Amino acid sequence: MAGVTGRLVRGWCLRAVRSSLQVPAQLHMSKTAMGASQKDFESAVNQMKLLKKDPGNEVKLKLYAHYKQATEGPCNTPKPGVFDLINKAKWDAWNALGNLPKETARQNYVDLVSGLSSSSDSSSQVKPEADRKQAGYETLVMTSEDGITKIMLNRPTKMNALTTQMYQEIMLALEAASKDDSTITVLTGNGSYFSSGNDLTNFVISPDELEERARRGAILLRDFVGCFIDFPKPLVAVVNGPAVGISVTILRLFDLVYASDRATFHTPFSHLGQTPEACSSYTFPSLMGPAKAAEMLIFGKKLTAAEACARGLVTEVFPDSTFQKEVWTRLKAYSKLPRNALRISKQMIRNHEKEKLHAINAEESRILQERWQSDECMNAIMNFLSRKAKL
Ligand SMILES: CCCC/C=C/CC(=O)SCCNC(=O)CCNC(=O)[C@H](O)C(C)(C)COP(=O)(O)OP(=O)(O)OC[C@H]1O[C@@H](n2cnc3c(N)ncnc32)[C@H](O)[C@@H]1OP(=O)(O)O
Repeated sequence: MAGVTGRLVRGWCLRAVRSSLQVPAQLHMSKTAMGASQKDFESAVNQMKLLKKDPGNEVKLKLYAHYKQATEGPCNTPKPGVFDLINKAKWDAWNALGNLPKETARQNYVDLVSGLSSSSDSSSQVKPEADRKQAGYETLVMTSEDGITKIMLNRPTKMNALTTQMYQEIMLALEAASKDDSTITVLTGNGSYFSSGNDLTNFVISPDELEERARRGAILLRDFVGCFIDFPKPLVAVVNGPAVGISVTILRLFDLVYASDRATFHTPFSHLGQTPEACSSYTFPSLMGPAKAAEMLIFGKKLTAAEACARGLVTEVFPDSTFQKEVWTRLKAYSKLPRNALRISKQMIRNHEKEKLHAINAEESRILQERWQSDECMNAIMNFLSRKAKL
């Protein structure tokens, strides 16, 4: 079962890349003065079709981008819509190559494929356990087993603070999980924290970049939260330790939230000159009442796991010493339930609110775009970075 799940997860993007890597019939067989010849390039394209092991999303995006650049030149097609995640990631990768010359792109493509072929030649010794891990994520560990796809935030030395790359990888991981044959998807953290929220070094930029970075940050935030609003299968948060900021507000978009009794829940938005996100300006008051929501979202009160459970944000709290064992036993049992029934029931519960949540998400992102450019926010970030402030 685990093997089938793994193959399907890997098949998702590999198919997409392969179909975009068909060799056009009109390719000429000319040799360039420097770098890879057209023939080398074509044979690399053919080699890709025979590749047995999924090289991972990041490499596939690089291959796609260099193939397009080598055959069509700089990206000049319209940018896909924000919810067309796969095509948008592909477009972004191609567009990022700017005016890279076709010859260089061709050479890079050949080099990439040759690196992959040599590593796949030696892959026959890979242990089955490692085989369950999905390649291609730098900031996450993604595994699929026993009907459960697990996405684990993997920056333990930075308390799993969320970088731009991490938001993007989580979106790709959710997209893959939504299409694989697992029953349940889980998000958890590696190390002592679930997540310390947005990585505050995302804000380390020069003043002339601020407006553009705030604009891009708002789009990223809207897309990221949108993936959770639309996620079609039961989604479970396994909150292994403290959670801060967006890693708290996003929890209301999960179907189950299991927390260790070591976890705390903290949204210090005002301290950072910021405002609520992930639809929490609507979901928290409706969940716990406006007064309790204000305590968290306006005044930054930190809750224990038991308090978060009493307010309905957490489904159940477990002693830290038995947390992993109890939670995974429970989830493995749930993952054996009929998959389609779970999925349809989830959608019945969530569909009523979807449109409203997307509108709130867009508005919260717009307001944050302004906040990120404020002196209040900049001063708070500088204080954190110069360690004058700790939460
Ligand atoms: C585009 C979408 C935007 C969405 C917006 C979301 C809003 C939010 O999420 S607001 C919340 C932002 N998070 C914070 O304000 C937390 C800041 N971190 C802390 O206050 C503390 O680090 C901590 C209380 C989480 C942990 O303190 P502790 O003493 O145990 O450990 P540290 O030594 O501070 O941390 C270890 C290491 O990790 C770095 N780090 C931790 N959290 C963050 C973070 N959020 N951003 C950047 N870096 C973080 C910390 O700097 C340390 O790094 P060094 O070892 O290199 O010093």
